[in-house]
Amino acid sequence: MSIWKPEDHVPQEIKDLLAEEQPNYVMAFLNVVQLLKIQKRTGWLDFGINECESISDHMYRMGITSMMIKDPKVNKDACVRIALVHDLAESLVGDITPNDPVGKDEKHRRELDTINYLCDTFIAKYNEEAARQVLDDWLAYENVSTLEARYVKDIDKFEMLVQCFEYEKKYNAAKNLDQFWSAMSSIKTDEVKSWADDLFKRRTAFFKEHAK
Ligand SMILES: Nc1nc2c(ncn2[C@H]2C[C@H](O)[C@@H](COP(=O)(O)O)O2)c(=O)[nH]1
Ligand SMILES: [Mn+2]
Repeated sequence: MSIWKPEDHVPQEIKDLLAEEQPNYVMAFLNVVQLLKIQKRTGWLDFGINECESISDHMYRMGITSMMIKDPKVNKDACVRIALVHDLAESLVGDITPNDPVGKDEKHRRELDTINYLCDTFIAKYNEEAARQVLDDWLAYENVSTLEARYVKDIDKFEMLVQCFEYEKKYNAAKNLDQFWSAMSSIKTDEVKSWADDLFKRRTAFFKEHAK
């Protein structure tokens, strides 16, 4: 079986743009980013929530959430940047859930190859500094190597749980999305934990109400 490669998953239309005499790398890269706008989040599709958010919807709200952080030790602008690039590789890799047979190591390999490919083939061709910044921010998230990355990791889970509760309310408690709530234990920072604890209390009250 051939090894998964990012270049094999670039739409032909975008490949054609790159093959032009004077490619418009900004436009070609935005055509790649569009794939995040049109790909829905797999976790919700797995539960029959077909009119669900896209990958970029998720990253956008994480960026907004990052702006809310109160902790004065945190560089919020860096958090916003990390939020906006952390799932960028999913444009070509797709949105792989923790239950997917692909597995953690292969998912990481595909995403690392893809972020390097996107930075080298698109971003750096127009702005090398921007490519360096995107890669640095993506690697910080992947390795949780900074306080800002720690916060964005937490916000990734918190934003998903806010969305989960929104769907549970939308479907009037008819969808059992319990398995997503195991993500509560992955939230480590006190500030995001306080947001998540309140959210969970509200969710618990909602289901108690609906059990009557
Ligand atoms: N079925 C489940 N899917 C889950 C769970 N936790 C996360 N997910 C989904 C959410 C996304 O679609 C995808 C990965 O999200 P990232 O933001 O981490 O790329 O996996 C779960 O418990 N069950
Ligand atoms: Mn994410």
